[in-house]
Amino acid sequence: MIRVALIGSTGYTALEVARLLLAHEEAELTVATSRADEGKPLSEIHPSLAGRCDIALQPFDPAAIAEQADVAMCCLPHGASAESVRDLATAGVRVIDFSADFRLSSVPLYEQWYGVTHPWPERVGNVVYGMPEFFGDEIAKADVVANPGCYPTSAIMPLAPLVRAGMIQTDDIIIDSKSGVSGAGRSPKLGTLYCETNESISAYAIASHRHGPEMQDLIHRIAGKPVDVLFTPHLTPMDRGILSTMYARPVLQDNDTVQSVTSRLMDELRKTYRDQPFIHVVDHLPATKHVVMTNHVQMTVRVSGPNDQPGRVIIVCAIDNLSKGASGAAIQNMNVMFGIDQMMGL
Ligand SMILES: NC(=O)C1=CN([C@@H]2O[C@H](COP(=O)(O)OP(=O)(O)OC[C@H]3O[C@@H](n4cnc5c(N)ncnc54)[C@H](OP(=O)(O)O)[C@@H]3O)[C@@H](O)[C@H]2O)C=CC1
Ligand SMILES: CC(=O)N[C@@H](CCC(=O)OP(=O)(O)O)C(=O)O
Repeated sequence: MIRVALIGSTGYTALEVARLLLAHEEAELTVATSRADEGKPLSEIHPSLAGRCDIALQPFDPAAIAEQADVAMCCLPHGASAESVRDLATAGVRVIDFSADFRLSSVPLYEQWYGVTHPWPERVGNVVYGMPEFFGDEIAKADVVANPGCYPTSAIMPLAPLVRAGMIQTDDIIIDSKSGVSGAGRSPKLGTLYCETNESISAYAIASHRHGPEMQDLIHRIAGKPVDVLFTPHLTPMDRGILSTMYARPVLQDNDTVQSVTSRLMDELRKTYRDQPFIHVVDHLPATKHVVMTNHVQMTVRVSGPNDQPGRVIIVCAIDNLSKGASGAAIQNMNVMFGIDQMMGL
């Protein structure tokens, strides 16, 4: 059995990892840490685990964790995570970091967007991005994996293959995303109170969300071309799920029609993800209801155009923020790191 430590186990992503591990045939939870709730059973913090996962919460002690676990899932906020990741990796534990602390390719880019000095700068740009669909071989060998951001997953998966194939223009990509409230985590905040979110949808962080640079950075790395994206996130009154609607201009060929562009882009996505069990290029319009509580991604393409003259490409992609956007992806990464079926437990 793969022994798993959960760091920051009182949050939402940690609960989702614990829930998924209950059904995993080759991995088990052996350690759960908390700063504030040391000594309590994990099931007291997450009552849905009662009678199924009652291990006692421990303080964060990398040397002790190294004795008890093969891999640590670090479910801490960005800024706070990097130091724990460094200490765990130094103690010999393989780490999957849920935060953004090792996702970007350079220290200046990280410090510009996260506003803190990185405690392990030599590893920034030197940690594999945990998207097995593109980086599986590196993940299999990695000591540290940077689990992808939730919004970036929904944007990178459809956009990167189309940019790589030269099928959409790179300078005018608009990403409009809606997230369930669990995306903001379990720590109480004014903006996620029931009366602030119920029966309401709101945009936030216009032209300034830290996931914009993550999307640009990763599409560049995967596609080999720089892109310019304009990203707007919205908070929606659902527990979980992300729907991203993306707009781009197609690179046209002679005599293109709406139908020919649509088919070419759908075929490219289908070819890219032919052997990827979690990624589905579908004919219908994806909805969060089609993917929540699963690690699956659904995407499709439409093309606008009066009189059959192709206008904008419109891409719709749905994921579960807590699953393929966080904990499901982490289990998939763990499976790849330990050489077992990537779908196990998912
Ligand atoms: N929610 C989502 O959909 C997604 C989240 N992520 C990322 O995953 C990570 C965890 O997210 P999520 O579970 O939602 O967050 P939560 O706020 O639900 O939980 C985070 C946990 O981290 C611990 N913690 C909080 N602050 C600190 C600190 N300063 N130092 C050490 N520990 C701290 C707390 O545990 P305690 O107080 O018990 O120590 C807390 O329970 C974050 O980096 C987030 O950005 C990524 C993708 C999607
Ligand atoms: C709805 C909501 O607030 N979502 C969070 C993003 C989710 C998240 O946890 O960010 P990472 O994927 O980078 O870890 C936000 O906008 O900051």
